[in-house]
Amino acid sequence: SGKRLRVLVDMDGVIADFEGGFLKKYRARYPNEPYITLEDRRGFWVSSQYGNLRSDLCEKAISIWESKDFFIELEPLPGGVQAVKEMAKMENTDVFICTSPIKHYIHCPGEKYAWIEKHLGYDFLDQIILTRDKTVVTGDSSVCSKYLTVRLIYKQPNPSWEHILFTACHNKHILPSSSHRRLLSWADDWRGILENKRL
Ligand SMILES: Cc1cn([C@H]2C=C[C@@H](COP(=O)(O)O)O2)c(=O)[nH]c1=O
Repeated sequence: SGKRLRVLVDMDGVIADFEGGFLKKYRARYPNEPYITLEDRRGFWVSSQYGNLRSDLCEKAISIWESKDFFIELEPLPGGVQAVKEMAKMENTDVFICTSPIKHYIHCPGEKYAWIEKHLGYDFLDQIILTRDKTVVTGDSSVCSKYLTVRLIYKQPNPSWEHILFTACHNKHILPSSSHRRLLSWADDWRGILENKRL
């Protein structure tokens, strides 16, 4: 047991397969254009890496996740839904899905809500936080795949939560500082990390 924990779990790249869903739909829509394999992905921003490959590919990449059904059709990442359901049932533990919507708001927010109802159930709709700046959200742990130098990107340089880097194709080569916890996948010891936090 121990103290009450609030865990913020990201969506894209943590419980929903943004990268895999993107590559599949990009190749289907632009079959003759160059693409970047998941193994070759580097850096959080897909749009930047595609733009570096060829300048017009940046907006082609963006057009994929701005399209209808992109977010709702993302496959769950292995073990993510199960882990979140289990986490939410733990005593003294609150779980929120803390995710950043894109600014093209026609499809994304609604489809993120629909995805959560579809995979986590109707009651989980109470646990959704949409924000472009996660440092404004109070929590103990934040499981997110974006390797962020918080000071540079967000308003609040010292977020309340400890960032737990969730391994994704684009960040697995980063050697974060020894103090920066990393979850290799949902098969990794996420329970141990939370219990350690509770002490
Ligand atoms: C990879 C990538 C993602 N996005 C948008 C799409 C979904 C959100 C996910 O942000 P997160 O919640 O993972 O911090 O960022 C972009 O806007 N550009 C990109 O290159």
